[in-house]
Amino acid sequence: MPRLAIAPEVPRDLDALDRLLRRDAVVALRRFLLNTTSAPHPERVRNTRDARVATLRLADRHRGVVVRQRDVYWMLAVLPDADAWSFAQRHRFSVNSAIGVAEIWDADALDRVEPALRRAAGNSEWRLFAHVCDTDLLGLGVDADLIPLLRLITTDVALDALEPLLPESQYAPLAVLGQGGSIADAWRALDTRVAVPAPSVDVTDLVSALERTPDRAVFIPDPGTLDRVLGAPHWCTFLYPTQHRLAHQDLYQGPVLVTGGAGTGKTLVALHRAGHLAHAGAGRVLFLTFSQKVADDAAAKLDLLVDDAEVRARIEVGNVDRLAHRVVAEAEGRPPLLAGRSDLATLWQEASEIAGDPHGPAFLLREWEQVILAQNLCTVQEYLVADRPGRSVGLDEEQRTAVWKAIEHVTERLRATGRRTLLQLAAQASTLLGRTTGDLLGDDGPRREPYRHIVVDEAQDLHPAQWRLLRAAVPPAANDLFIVGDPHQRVFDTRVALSALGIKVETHHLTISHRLSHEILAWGVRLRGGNAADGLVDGVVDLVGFRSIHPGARPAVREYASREAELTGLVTHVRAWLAEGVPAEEIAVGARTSEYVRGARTALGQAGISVRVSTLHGLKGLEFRRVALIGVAEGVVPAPETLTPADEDPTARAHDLQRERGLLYMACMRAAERLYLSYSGRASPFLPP
Ligand SMILES: Nc1ncnc2c1ncn2[C@@H]1O[C@H](COP(=O)(O)OP(=O)(O)OP(=O)(O)O)[C@@H](O)[C@H]1O
Repeated sequence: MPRLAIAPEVPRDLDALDRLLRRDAVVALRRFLLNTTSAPHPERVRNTRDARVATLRLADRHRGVVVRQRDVYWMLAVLPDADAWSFAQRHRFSVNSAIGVAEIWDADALDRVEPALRRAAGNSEWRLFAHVCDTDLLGLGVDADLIPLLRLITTDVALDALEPLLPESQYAPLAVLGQGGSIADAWRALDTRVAVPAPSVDVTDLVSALERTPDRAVFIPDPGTLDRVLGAPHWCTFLYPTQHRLAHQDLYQGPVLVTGGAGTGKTLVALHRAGHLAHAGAGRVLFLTFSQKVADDAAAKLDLLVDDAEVRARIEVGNVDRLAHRVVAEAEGRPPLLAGRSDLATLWQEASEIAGDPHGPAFLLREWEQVILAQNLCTVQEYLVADRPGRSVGLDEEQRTAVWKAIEHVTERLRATGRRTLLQLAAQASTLLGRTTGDLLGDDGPRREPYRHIVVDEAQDLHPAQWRLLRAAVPPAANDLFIVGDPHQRVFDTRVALSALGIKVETHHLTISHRLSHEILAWGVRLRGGNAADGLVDGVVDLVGFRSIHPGARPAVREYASREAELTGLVTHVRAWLAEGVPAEEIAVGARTSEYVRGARTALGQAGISVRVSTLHGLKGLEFRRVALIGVAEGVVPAPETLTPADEDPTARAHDLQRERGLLYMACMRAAERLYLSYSGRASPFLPP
């Protein structure tokens, strides 16, 4: 029985065919898998560079190009006859001797480039790789046939020009060496191409290499899998090597944290991890994300990713507030009541009157959330001796006692009315679980931790009380917590290192954005200021190495004379996008204030345009082809009412500004293809010049 593996181009090639041709090609592939008498058979192609290459006739004047080893056929493309033959003749295939992945070479193009490199080198004595000997190059898996060509290269520009012609596992270490990096640096770059580590490499064994190259080959055991792979989006089947390795590693000894910039695939890795754990079947998996909207999105993606209903049923998707709510409701036998926004505002106002100057409502709320709830301080004695990280205004004993009393007023009033805030609920839920939990994995009877694995997306915004809840909801054991997040996109005031909460993580980092174009990414990094960000990790995460691999249009920033003109400009832009054929659900409009949001909704509604319009916060965790942000003006972004006065607490103000900047950055980073920003009056001080 032949075995089929397909490259990511095959579903795309099939989708590009007309309907009947595609249908015939898929039928032929099914026959091939089932080895029926009418199945297409491999036909040799004359003058190939690789004797293993053949074609399969799949439909009228269309063929699949395959590389055959033993019973395995690796299909690379489905093309019209002439193109398929030419593809078969141009390419050769190898196994990387260092990391054992399969490589595809456009050998024809490399042959053609050689004279140009020779000419460019001219009489120059200088060679880019003069400092690296052949043995080191071979040790890094560089193909022996490539080395003579490399010896002609004089500049990194010439090396860059070769990039599209080289397998990534070849180019990655060479790019590092070309920039003067060490052999160790080159190894690190090569390591990003490893999805499945190879204990030893047999360069003649292409089949094993394909099993280690999941971004280039997926094995199709039966027609059912064929239909699923052909119908699913690319990310369901073909993770990039680092993404694959992180998601599919069988055993992590304890919690894992994956950080990475916007669009590096953290959510996809987290989804695949949840699927992997559910397949392993050791117990229930909770996939947690930020809001219900994002959770619904994640649930829909999991439905696509995990086709076995029994396995899918092991994964619950939700957000941390819902979890807290449920735990408390179960314990108390009825749903807890939540404190309303305006009640809270009144209570904090009353509290500030009790505390007296200079401790206004915002100061007290911060003190409660960031010091008292963050450290789970339950008595004034604990508070009197507690550290107050991130709070630059010192409080002596007398002031702390007054602040405690004022805050107690709020908590007492809430208690008296039977109401709680979401953070209180999280704190209470973790206490409830903590009381009843033990070792789920032990033999001594069932325990109360509701889950065996928790996967957390958008982790940068979780509060310590919520982390404590998560820690209590899963037993400390291998594969317990898998956490992904980006501290640069934090939009709330939670800057806690996981280690400070007793969650010791093994950390990994993703650097390549698959969503953003070069232009949007580079502009966004300038907006963010390129500074390192704290939170989640010990120390800081920086943006070094954060890069995109596809070009696009520069973000457009437009100034208008008035708000009305700005809204007219918005309508014109969105209408033009729709006219270009961008589906309405791929367009989002965002603004910092609900007033701007209402204005945009009305203006677009009157123009008969229905696209998503939300606050900047509402865009968190989502992705769109086109994003328009309006009201990016001074006095609006940053929102003045959210900033602590500098004379009250300069550190808190700096944090507020950073949070507001992070919010605008996060919103900009939702745009895969086009980003448009507008303002009237003066531009937001965050916009790069
Ligand atoms: N393996 C992949 N195959 C196809 N597309 C991918 C892959 N990895 C990432 N992408 C693209 O990049 C986008 C971003 O992925 P994802 O949402 O997982 O990133 P993220 O790191 O969670 O982003 P953010 O932090 O900005 O929310 C995906 O929607 C997809 O378009």
